[in-house]
Amino acid sequence: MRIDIVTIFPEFFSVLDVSLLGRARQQRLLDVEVHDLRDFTHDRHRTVDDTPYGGGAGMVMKPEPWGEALDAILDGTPEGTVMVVPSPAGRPFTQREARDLALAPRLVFTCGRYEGIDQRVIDHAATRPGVEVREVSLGDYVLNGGEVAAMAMIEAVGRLVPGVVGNPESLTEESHEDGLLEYPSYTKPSVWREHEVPPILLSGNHGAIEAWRREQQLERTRRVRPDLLPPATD
Ligand SMILES: Nc1ncccc1[N+](=O)[O-]
Repeated sequence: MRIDIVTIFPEFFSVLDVSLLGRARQQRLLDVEVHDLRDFTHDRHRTVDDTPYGGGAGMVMKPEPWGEALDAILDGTPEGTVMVVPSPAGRPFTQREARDLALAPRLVFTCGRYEGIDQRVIDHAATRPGVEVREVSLGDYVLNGGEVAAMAMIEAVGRLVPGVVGNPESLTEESHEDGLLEYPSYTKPSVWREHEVPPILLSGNHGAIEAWRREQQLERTRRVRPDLLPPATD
C-alpha cells in the first residue's frame, strides 16, 4: 500500500521510520511518502494560510498550495485512492473504517490546521479521477492539526496490511474486531503481589477458557461501552 502525507510539519512523521511500520516500509509492504506543503508555495514567506472570509478567529489554509500539492500527488492516481482528511467535523474513525481503508491501493492524508483547509480544496479533490474523499474524526475533541490524528489512523490501518503484523492471528482477537471489548490478559507468574491469575486460565480446558473469555468481553463491554452492545433481540 502507498501512503502519502501532506503536512507543514513533515518532521513529525519521522517516527514512522521506527517500530512495526518502519520495518514494513523496509520490507516495501508500506510505501510512505511525506510531502511538505510549503514546497508548493512561491512567496518568500512560504505562506500557507490566511484570515477567514466572513471574519472570525484563527487562520484558514489557502487553497493554492493544496491544489498544487494534490495535483502533484493525485494526477494519474489509481482508481480506489482515498484522500483522508482528519477533521473533528468528520465521521468517527473506527476499526471498521481502518479495515476498509486497509483495502485501498493508496491513501493520501491531508493534514490541515484545526481552523481547517479552504473547503474548495476538499470539494475540488472529490472531482479528481480515481479519488474518493473521506473526512474522518479521531474523536470529539480539538487538536491543533491533523498530524496526530493521521498518525493514529496510519498505525491502525498500516498494521492491518497483510504481512505487516507477524502473526495475523493476533489481529483477530482484539478489541473492536468482533464489536466487543477484549477480555483481560494475564501472563507468568501465576501469583503476583497476592493477585492470582483466574484459575480457569490454568485449567487447560480450552472450551471453558473460550467461554470465560467471551463472558469477560460481554461483561466489560456492558460496563464500559454499553453503546457497542448489539441491540437486544426480543
Ligand atoms: N479532533 C481533531 N482536531 C483537529 C484535527 C483533526 C481532528 N481529528 O479528530 O481528526
